Parts: sequence; structure tokens; C-alpha cells
Amino acid sequence: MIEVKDLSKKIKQTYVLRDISFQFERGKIYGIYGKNGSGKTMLLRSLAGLLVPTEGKVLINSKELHKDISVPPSVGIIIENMQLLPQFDATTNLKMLAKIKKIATKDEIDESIKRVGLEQHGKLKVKKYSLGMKQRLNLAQAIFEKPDILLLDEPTNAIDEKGVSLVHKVLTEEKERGAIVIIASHNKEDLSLLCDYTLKMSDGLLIDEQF
Ligand SMILES: Nc1ncnc2c1ncn2[C@@H]1O[C@H](COP(=O)(O)OP(=O)(O)OP(=O)(O)O)[C@@H](O)[C@H]1O
Repeated sequence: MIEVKDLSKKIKQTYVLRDISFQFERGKIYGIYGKNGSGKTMLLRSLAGLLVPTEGKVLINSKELHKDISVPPSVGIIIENMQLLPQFDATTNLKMLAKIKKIATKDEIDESIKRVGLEQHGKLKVKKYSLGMKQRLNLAQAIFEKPDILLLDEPTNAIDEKGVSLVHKVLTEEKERGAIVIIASHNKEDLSLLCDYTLKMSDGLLIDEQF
């Protein structure tokens, strides 16, 4: 479980996150929507341990980030400006990540490439990928270790209609496996189709509209 308690973040005199408290539970998909600049990415970064709070805290299974643990022990992430290595193919990119983390097997890498519909292109260099193909590969790297938590910033960005249904299918499977899936998007309609729970972000505040 992820518990966010009174979380605020101030950057250069401005609060980009303001007094956020919420609990995210296993086996559910959460959607966070809001305008550009509302704080969605900042919240995902905080949950990933990539942003130190100014006030408040984030607990992952009762362990506090930046105190008991530095990052969540089992997390898959798609966050803006992520870099895949363009000179290598999809399989090599994931194999190199697997080497660093030492968790996924070759079969699990192949399976995740297949799940995102890239099996025909597994040997193509990533520099030849379209934006949508890169985004699918980003999803493959987020899921290939079967993490407990998935933090996904605009995971369907640049993906065509057929691809979007595939992404929805994969994320539903991840939820059924018991993962906590948290998606940020500016597209409320896209989220409402997929998510068990949708929340609105506005000016750094997280607004729960489903009382
Ligand atoms: N590196 C930074 N330094 C200072 N302020 C930043 C930085 N990155 C983002 N911000 C500010 O933090 C606020 C929240 O930004 P954030 O990226 O979380 O928004 P977002 O909801 O994810 O937007 P988008 O839909 O455009 O991705 C914005 O006001 C932005 O200007």
C-alpha cells in the first residue's frame, strides 16, 4: 500500500504540491487528471522517491521514503524525458536494464515485448522506432519485472487507437496481478474508461471527487 501523508513540495518559493493525503491500494488502477502544470508529474516523482518532500511523507508498505528506504523496492516507471538507448534494439535495451536490476529473465523480457505488441520489431534499433513504438517499449520496461507499483505519466501518449486498447488490456492484467497502477493524464475520458478511481489535480492540490 502507498500512504501519502500531508505531502507538500515547494520549488523556488512556489508550492507545486500542496498538503496531499491519500492511500493507494493493491489491485486498483488510479487515474490522476489535470491541466498542464497542475502537479501530476511532481506527484508521480514523489511516489517514485525522485523528489524529496518539503513537508509530509510517503510510506510504501509502512516504510517511509527518504528515511527507511530511498526508492520503492518494486516499482515500474514511465516518466517524461525517459531515455531508451537509441543505438540498441528493444530486447537489448531491456536486457541491459535487467542486468542492472538482476530480476527479469530473458523469457520475461520477450514476454513483455510481446504484451505491448512489439514482437515483430524486437530486433529493430530503437532510433528507427516511431514515437508510439517508443512509448510501447517504455511500457514494456515498466512491466517486465512484474513490479508491485506502476507509476505511469501519459502512458498512451502518441499511441494509436488499437495500441491504446492494448495498453488498457496490459494495465488491467497488471491490476489483476495485484499491482497498484497510478496513471497521470490530461485526458479524463481515457482515464475514466480504465480506472477504478479518478482524482483531479489542480494547482498542486489532489481533489477526490468521489465522496
Ligand atoms: N524543474 C522544475 N523547477 C521548478 N518548477 C518546476 C520544475 N518542473 C516543474 N515545475 C513546476 O511545477 C508545477 C507542476 O508541474 P508538473 O510537471 O508536475 O505538472 P503536470 O501536471 O505533470 O503537467 P503536464 O501535464 O504538462 O505534464 C508547474 O507549475 C511547473 O512549472
